[in-house]
Amino acid sequence: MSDVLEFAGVGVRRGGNALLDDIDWSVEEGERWVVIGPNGAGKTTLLQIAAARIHPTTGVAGILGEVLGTVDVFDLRPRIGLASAALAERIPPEEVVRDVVVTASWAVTGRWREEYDVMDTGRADELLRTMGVSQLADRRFSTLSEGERKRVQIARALMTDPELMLLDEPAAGLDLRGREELVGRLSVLALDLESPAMVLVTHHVEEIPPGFTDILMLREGRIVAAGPLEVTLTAENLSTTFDLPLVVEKHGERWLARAA
Ligand SMILES: Nc1ncnc2c1ncn2[C@@H]1O[C@H](COP(=O)(O)OP(=O)(O)OP(=O)(O)O)[C@@H](O)[C@H]1O
Repeated sequence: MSDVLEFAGVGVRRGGNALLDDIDWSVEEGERWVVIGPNGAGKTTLLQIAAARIHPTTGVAGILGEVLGTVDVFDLRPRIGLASAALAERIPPEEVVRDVVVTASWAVTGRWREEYDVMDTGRADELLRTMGVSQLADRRFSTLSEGERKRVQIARALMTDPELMLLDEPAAGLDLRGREELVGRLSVLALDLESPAMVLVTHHVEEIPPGFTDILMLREGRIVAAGPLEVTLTAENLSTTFDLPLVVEKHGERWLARAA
């Protein structure tokens, strides 16, 4: 299995409810996927499987050439960069920003961490620079604005040089300027051939960064449509996904949607 993600008939059930049902999905190297859908559609659940944080109830989830359930997830997780609100909530408020980034690698290197300290700190600083927040390296995480926190989380997710990058609603809670700056940064990452495969969860087509290639549209735990953005992100598919008549437009490299 050489795909980054290869899901076949994946389902997740909790308390008699199907959170995900019969998901067939494949993500190849170099692809950048958007996962879109309304509240409760199952997006975060899907990402949790891709992050090897939960197992499917049914079906087979292939991740980075391994089959979930037959592999030690502690070997798999360091190969995956994850930025999510749930993860951010676990960051101690007193933690200094540079450490928020660098500890992603300590989790991987474990007992070797003393030897890797200088290299790790250098890489953390470089990633903070890439995300445009190097001036915040010595600040406490709790003192950052929401937009600054999001960028630090993305730097952290990149710290281990992952083969797969998962971003759960990276623009949620940002003001217009913050959103646009983040979309710009993510676009630079998406267009960089050296970047890992990426999956970005969002509610809004306006948040799709240029350079993203494909879209998975989810509703009530099932796939409405999946494939290349240009042909899949249609008014019809988006209307079905959100159960509302919608108009979709593309302006330059950006997408817009509104009620029909
Ligand atoms: N442990 C659980 N037990 C029962 N239901 C659950 C559990 N976890 C999630 N759900 C339900 O599963 C559905 C999908 O949740 P999920 O968080 O994956 O959706 P989402 O698309 O990410 O939603 P949002 O856009 O609101 O973040 C929701 O209706 C949620 O209430």
